[in-house]
Amino acid sequence: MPVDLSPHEVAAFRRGEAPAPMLDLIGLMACHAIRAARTLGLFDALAAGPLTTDELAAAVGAAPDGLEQLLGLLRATGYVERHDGRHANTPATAAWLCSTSPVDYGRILGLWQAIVEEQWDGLAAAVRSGTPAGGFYTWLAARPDLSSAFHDLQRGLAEWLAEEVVSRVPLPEGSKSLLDLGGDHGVYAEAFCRAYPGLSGTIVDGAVTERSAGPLTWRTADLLTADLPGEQDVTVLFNVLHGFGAPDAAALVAKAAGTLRAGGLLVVLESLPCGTTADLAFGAGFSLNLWHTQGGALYPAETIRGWLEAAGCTAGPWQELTRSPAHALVTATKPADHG
Ligand SMILES: C[S@@+](CC[C@H](N)C(=O)[O-])C[C@H]1O[C@@H](n2cnc3c(N)ncnc32)[C@H](O)[C@@H]1O
Repeated sequence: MPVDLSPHEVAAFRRGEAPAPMLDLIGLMACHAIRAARTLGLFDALAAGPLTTDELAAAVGAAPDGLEQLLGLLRATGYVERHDGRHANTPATAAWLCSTSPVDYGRILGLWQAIVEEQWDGLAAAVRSGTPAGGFYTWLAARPDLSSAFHDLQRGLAEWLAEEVVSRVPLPEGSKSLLDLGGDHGVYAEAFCRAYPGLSGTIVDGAVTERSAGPLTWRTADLLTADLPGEQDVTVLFNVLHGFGAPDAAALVAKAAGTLRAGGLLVVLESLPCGTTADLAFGAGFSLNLWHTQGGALYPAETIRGWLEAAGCTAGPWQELTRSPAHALVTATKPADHG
């Protein structure tokens, strides 16, 4: 957690009287301290109750002097606290950094640390030339632990959002077929199939194993070059467009529209650059990462609407999700007389 600055300190940083990059340096140090703490099992050891340094050292198998230093930084950055000589997790740590936390943000932090440390190498050259490094999914596939963290993150987010997404997207009556482009885990397709008995889902994704389970079938293919099935009642593009450069994203929307029967629905779910100050700052970093590692970006809502309309669809209003205001969806209909 960022250090808790007094208004006087914030003003000094803002006026340039204190070096603002020092705050980012502290954040960088904190990231590494969290990684070390998690490798040691420190937060999980404290989850059972407050411990002295010696007790904690024995519990995690560490030398007390180094541990004391690590605890010093974790305390300064808001991850542990000390009362009467005993260390305890702060509420933020209990909520996000223990293996029993509802969301294990430490795993997400580890994934992002690796992305930034390895994939952002060459950022200046890419910005200078205007040519992103790309290769994100190849890089990811070669790192099984990070790949699991990435796909588990997608799955976890989908499990959190699927119920709301299904409730916001009424399917045409009698819908039988749903195509989930870049659908990975298939959680959204599964949620739609549960809500609409008689519906079957096909998930097309470059990083899946081909298989079938109940009403779902997974196909491995590149979205840009694959022959996709046609006459679909519903086709969804969830968190996919941001991974493509604008011309390819627009072409993918047109290709997705081409999979629909007349009157079918095309649904897009995306992160939009909006939300709290923290959401906006993260979104800016996420978008830079998308550009550099995939040639993509977080696109404005109106840009995506333009692609839907250029593909001959009639788009409804964007709906911001209550569960995650940084995500929004738009539903577009392929007119009965189109194509
Ligand atoms: C950010 S994930 C989103 C997964 C899922 N739709 C969701 O919302 O949870 C993007 C997915 O698109 C897939 N993908 C990206 N580029 C692709 C391509 N060119 N062809 C096929 N799949 C691709 C990735 O493998 C990944 O599973």
